[in-house]
Amino acid sequence: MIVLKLGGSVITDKDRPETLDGEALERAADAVAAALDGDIDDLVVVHGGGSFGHHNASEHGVTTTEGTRDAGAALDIHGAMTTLNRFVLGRLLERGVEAVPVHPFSAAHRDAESDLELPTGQVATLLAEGFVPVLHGDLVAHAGAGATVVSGDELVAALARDLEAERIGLCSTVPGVLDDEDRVIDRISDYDDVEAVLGESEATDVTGGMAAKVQALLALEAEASIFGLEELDAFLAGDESGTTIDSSET
Ligand SMILES: Nc1ncnc2c1ncn2[C@@H]1O[C@H](COP(=O)(O)OP(=O)(O)OP(=O)(O)O)[C@@H](O)[C@H]1O
Ligand SMILES: C=C(C)CCOP(=O)(O)O
Repeated sequence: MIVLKLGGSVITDKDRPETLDGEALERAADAVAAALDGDIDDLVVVHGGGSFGHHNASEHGVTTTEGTRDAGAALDIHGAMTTLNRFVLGRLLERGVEAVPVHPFSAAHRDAESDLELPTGQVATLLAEGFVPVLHGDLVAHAGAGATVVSGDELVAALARDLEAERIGLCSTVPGVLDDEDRVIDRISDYDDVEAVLGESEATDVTGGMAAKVQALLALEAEASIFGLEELDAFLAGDESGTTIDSSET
């Protein structure tokens, strides 16, 4: 089973509110459809927000830790994400992919310790029945805080852990994690080794950019890869792509 995140920064124009990067989304959908026509059977897709969730969340002052109890704000943020989800589903369906939505706001929550609880029974059943579940960064109920943002990266980690994913890929707008001379770092096994070069996203982003991504992936037992759109086909074909995050080496 593969868990693939399509970064919001890839499939949208992150600098212009609620604007798709249509070409990039089509290219990603082509790669997913081709992989499913080939050797891959079980694929869970997660997508991020890019210009569809981060702007709304930022306007309402909502992050992964700062919540809201305003239903209007919640619907604004969740609505932006479901709008993007419809676009992603549409592009996949056009290519014959049996893609269906799973909206985390209706399924997941954070407990009083802020730990994410994501039920995965419906995802596992959808996979077994031949569907491609498509989740997305969203809002989730958060005990003691109202509703907070859950990033696609957190969802990837939770899904990979629960469903024992064999491969985990994060397709982002960069070709991998870059060092201080903008070269792709091949392998990361210790956060301290790379902390100095990890930053926030350059665009409006309420979920922590590359630093949060690397942290979420290092917490997993399985290896994960961060790579650019050019390498999506190669990743889906089983090649090592971009930066490999592997905590088992420590
Ligand atoms: N060392 C680094 N290497 C690569 N990118 C970095 C680094 N430090 C910070 N970044 C930033 O992280 C961004 C990628 O994180 P971002 O959260 O925007 O990606 P995404 O997951 O594709 O998008 P989204 O969060 O909208 O789903 C890059 O575009 C870059 O601006
Ligand atoms: C901003 C919202 C609602 C979701 C963010 O998900 P991400 O782009 O994966 O960090």
